[in-house]
Amino acid sequence: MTAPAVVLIGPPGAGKTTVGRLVAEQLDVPFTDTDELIEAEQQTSISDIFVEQGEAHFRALETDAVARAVTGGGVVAVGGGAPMTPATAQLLEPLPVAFLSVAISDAAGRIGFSGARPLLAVNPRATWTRMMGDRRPTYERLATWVVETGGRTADEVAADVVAKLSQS
Ligand SMILES: Nc1ncnc2c1ncn2[C@@H]1O[C@H](COP(=O)(O)OP(=O)(O)O)[C@@H](O)[C@H]1O
Ligand SMILES: O=C(O)C1=C[C@@H](OP(=O)(O)O)[C@@H](O)[C@H](O)C1
Ligand SMILES: [Mg+2]
Repeated sequence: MTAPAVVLIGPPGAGKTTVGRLVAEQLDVPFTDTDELIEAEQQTSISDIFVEQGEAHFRALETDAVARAVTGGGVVAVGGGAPMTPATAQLLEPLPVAFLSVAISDAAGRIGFSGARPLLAVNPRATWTRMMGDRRPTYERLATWVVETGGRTADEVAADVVAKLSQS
């Protein structure tokens, strides 16, 4: 097992998938997004897994995907809800973790709350805000670094993550 360079956590729209890919490119290490891993392995979309098999099944797949992804030594982006599953949080606790922080105004502008994120399909702004309230303490507890993403491009956020890693 090789520890990951960094694991990115944070709410939907924080930029985990986008920034994670950029950080991995800069470090020249592999990138794994656990949602992409699940979709590739299950041969279906996250939305369809939620609809057809339910969130509990998705969370079990996610815990398994995170467990495998963090052994690969590269950069790992997880889904926004991953740290809320206790077994997944336990996997993340000893690892270098960057919490990408974002306000609702920026997140809404970035993701437009389309159907790709099933938990945000109904009343997205209120749901996002409630989710963030529930999740923020867990994100902060697991974070080695908190990286503010508001008003910054994904490239700027990625450069900040790389700088934080190089200083540690
Ligand atoms: N810092 C940023 N500024 C503007 N747009 C961004 C930024 N980071 C990501 N995005 C865009 O926001 C959308 C959601 O990003 P994504 O990486 O999927 O977020 P997450 O994985 O955290 O839900 C994408 O269209 C992406 O290009
Ligand atoms: O917040 C959540 O619970 C989820 C976030 C999504 O990932 P992103 O945070 O990358 O959008 C995806 O894992 C799934 O739709 C559930
Ligand atoms: Mg993502």
